[in-house]
Amino acid sequence: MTTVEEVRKSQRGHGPAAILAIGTATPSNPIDQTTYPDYYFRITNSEHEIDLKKKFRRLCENSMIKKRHMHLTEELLKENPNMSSFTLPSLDARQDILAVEIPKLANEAAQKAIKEWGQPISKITHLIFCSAVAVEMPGDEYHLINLIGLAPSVKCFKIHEHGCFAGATVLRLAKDLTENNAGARVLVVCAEMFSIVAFRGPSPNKLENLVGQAIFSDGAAAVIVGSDPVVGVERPLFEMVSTVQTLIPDSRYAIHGRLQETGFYFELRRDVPDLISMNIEKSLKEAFDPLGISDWNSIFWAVHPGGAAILNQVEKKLGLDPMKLGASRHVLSEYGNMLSTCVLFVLDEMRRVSAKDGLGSTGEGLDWGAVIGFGPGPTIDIVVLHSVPIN
Ligand SMILES: CC(=O)CC(=O)SCCNC(=O)CCNC(=O)[C@H](O)C(C)(C)COP(=O)(O)OP(=O)(O)OC[C@H]1O[C@@H](n2cnc3c(N)ncnc32)[C@H](O)[C@@H]1OP(=O)(O)O
Repeated sequence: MTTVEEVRKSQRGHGPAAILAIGTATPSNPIDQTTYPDYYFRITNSEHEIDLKKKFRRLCENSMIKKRHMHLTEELLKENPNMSSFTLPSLDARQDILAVEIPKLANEAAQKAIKEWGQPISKITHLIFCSAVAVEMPGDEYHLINLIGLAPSVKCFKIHEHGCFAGATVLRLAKDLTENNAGARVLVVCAEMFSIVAFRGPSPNKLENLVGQAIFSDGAAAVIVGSDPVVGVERPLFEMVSTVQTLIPDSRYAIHGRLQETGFYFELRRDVPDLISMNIEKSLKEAFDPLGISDWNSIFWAVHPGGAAILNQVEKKLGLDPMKLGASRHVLSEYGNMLSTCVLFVLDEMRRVSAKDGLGSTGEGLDWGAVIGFGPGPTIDIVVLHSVPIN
């Protein structure tokens, strides 16, 4: 007679979960950060706010962002003028756009990941869809199942309103799913459209809004995750080894967002970079003590590029060599802060540069590394990675 333990054993995967492919997508409308202050104050009819514009220009200059992508265009704003205001209701218009555009962008990223993976769609057993801007039920995940042609039996999870740390959360969930379900192949898709959900004009009393308008942007990223890759058929990029999640106490409103009639509103306290950098080492020790690793320059880093000040302070606090956060800085510079999708863009950048520069592994030639997400809570979410040799 078969025992429950025998059934459980046969249900589980053997090896560690691995990222098998990565795809990314951005809207086609690029924003040049040097000309954005003029553009932003003109399209929001705020040219008279001279001091505010000066401050915004400084924020943009110090952001270390060269370019961002937004679905929002001047034409779209003319059709929906309330989106330019700080106070007028605009939620219905925003949701109408998101309901159509988020699945499209998510599908573009998913198709690229599936193409790289190279396996039949019928092998995808689970879908994790993640967005801070999802608006319907069933919604984006339902559209994605149809757009991609996934089986109706695909097991679906929706991660909503986690903010930026969700880029690590979705990897953690995919790891647990694949390691506990033999043969599982999880399609993870993150899609964010800050420009549609949270664009608004400036307000003299709300400087944190200006910070958000200077750094946030739109993008989508997808990965395929599975354990026990089929040798010679599937090519792992990174193995996922362990995970740690920590809530920083007593700072609930440091990073805070709420959906309002006027769109999504972010509060970002000035001490966010301090909070993250002061608390990150405790989480890193929890993650890396079991591996006997304490030299932070001996690992590779895929840190959420939440803002220039955050990367600078993390680098300083941990004594990191200047190039250690190179992949995160590249994503910040070329794309801005695309919330949950960012760390997946960083992994994509890292494996590409590692291959291009002839380094020995997908993790800049090093063995061990980490994806580090952070966001509301404030929460620090870490996935410990092991790189894969590049042939
Ligand atoms: C959404 C999620 O879930 C997760 C996330 O990613 S949350 C986003 C996390 N990111 C942040 O919090 C941004 C962190 N900050 C930064 O990276 C940098 O401060 C920045 C790029 C925004 C600006 O660079 P900087 O060198 O600080 O510019 P600086 O010239 O000092 O600041 C310009 C002005 O903005 C103000 N300012 C900066 N951050 C502010 C904030 N959060 N709120 C209000 N004002 C702020 C400064 O005090 C300064 O004002 P004064 O002229 O009156 O002094």
